[in-house]
Amino acid sequence: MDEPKQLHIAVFPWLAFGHLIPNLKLSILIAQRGHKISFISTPRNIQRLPKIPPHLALNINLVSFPLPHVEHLPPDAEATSDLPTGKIPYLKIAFDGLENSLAQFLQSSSPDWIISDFAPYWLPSIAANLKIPFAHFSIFNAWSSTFIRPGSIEDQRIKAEDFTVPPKWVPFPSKVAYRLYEAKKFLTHFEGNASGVSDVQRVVAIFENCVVIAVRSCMELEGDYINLLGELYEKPAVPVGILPPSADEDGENNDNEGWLTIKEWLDKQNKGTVVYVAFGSELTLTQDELTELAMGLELSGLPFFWVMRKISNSVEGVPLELPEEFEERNKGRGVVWTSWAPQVRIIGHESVGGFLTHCGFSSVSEALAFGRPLIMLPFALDQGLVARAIGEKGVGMEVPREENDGSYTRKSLAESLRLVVCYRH
Ligand SMILES: O=c1ccn([C@@H]2O[C@H](COP(=O)(O)OP(=O)(O)O[C@H]3O[C@H](CO)[C@@H](O)[C@H](O)[C@H]3O)[C@@H](O)[C@H]2O)c(=O)[nH]1
Repeated sequence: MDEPKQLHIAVFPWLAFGHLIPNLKLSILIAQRGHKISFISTPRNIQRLPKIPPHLALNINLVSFPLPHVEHLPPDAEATSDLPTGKIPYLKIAFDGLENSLAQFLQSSSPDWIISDFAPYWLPSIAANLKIPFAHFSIFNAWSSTFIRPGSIEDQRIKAEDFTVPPKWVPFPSKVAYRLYEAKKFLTHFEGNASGVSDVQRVVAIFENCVVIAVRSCMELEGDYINLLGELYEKPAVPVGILPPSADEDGENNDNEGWLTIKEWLDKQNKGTVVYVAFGSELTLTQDELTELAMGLELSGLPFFWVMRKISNSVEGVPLELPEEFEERNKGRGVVWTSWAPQVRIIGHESVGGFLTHCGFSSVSEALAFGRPLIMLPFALDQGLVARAIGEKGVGMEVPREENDGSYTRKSLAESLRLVVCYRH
């Protein structure tokens, strides 16, 4: 039999580690099959990526495009994790400024395929001009992608209430839906932002114009929704697997020193007792949310490891405060970690008994890969839907929230944590 042709594939992820890491993982899997990858990002992001296995280094070419200068964007900000949430639209402006660099690269290197993320709404016309087919790698699950109906962005009649029931535009096979306070937030992604193009416009442009949708998911988890996604956009929707991480693939350069300090603390805790708390790479809390979270952890009486990103611990530049003497009171029992954490290695440690998560899909899949139960506190984007769908599967429970504004209390948080972590003992 003939050897299959070696393909050259350009992979172009959005500038967020929740996207860069799974795109690199997919690139590694494709390279393992003998194909050649050009993985395109910015200089600082490339430096912070997990290491590529040495035997694949020749097959994966890391291509750096410096971001153009954009007003309001700090010069070293190249990923959403470098910014408070309110500044992310400026990162999108800088990202859109890569259009010419990407077009030139594609023209000169003529890849056989492009794998693109949701953000470059301008890519379809470049790909069409150069006659290069492009696939969309959706790191969002199919539950949430089927919620965005093609054409819904032009529909002025769309209301938050429409998202609180399973969508009417597809035969949605479950009761998974947003709560009203989540739906109101979700609708803001239909509105414009400083980048001039809403997130939904970006997603839909990519879904509508790609040749194939590759979903980071599997049929066992959401087969009906993956099929629905294909029907909705009238093209193949292919699950490529959840792409569970291995413990040495946690991004930001595998900071070993940090890990050794963390491991020393985790090693001292009893098996299955620690609550790992982390809300992904881009979420910003309000002061009330932060206070109730801190006090809930304290009230639970459980050991905790809390990744509290300093950068997002501020709303529009106003720093948030931990409750007075919180760290002193919880010394020894809890750790507040303010830099990038080696999440996958932490979740994999046997002392972790539960993961308090915002339900970013990477965090959820990492927890599932290590069999850690989830205590779910979704905030934005797809997170409410992920929480509901995971709740249906019975591997996590949601922290109860006020129905009208979505607020939560220290008491409800502490009770949920104890219910999940202590139930296992
Ligand atoms: O200190 C940190 C912080 C994050 N991570 C990693 O960064 C990723 C974070 O991804 P995710 O859990 O999905 O959260 P977000 O960064 O919030 O991801 C965005 O993208 C997700 C799709 O993956 C959506 O589900 C979320 O709603 C959206 O906020 C995970 O791999 C984490 O392991 C670390 O390793 N260390």
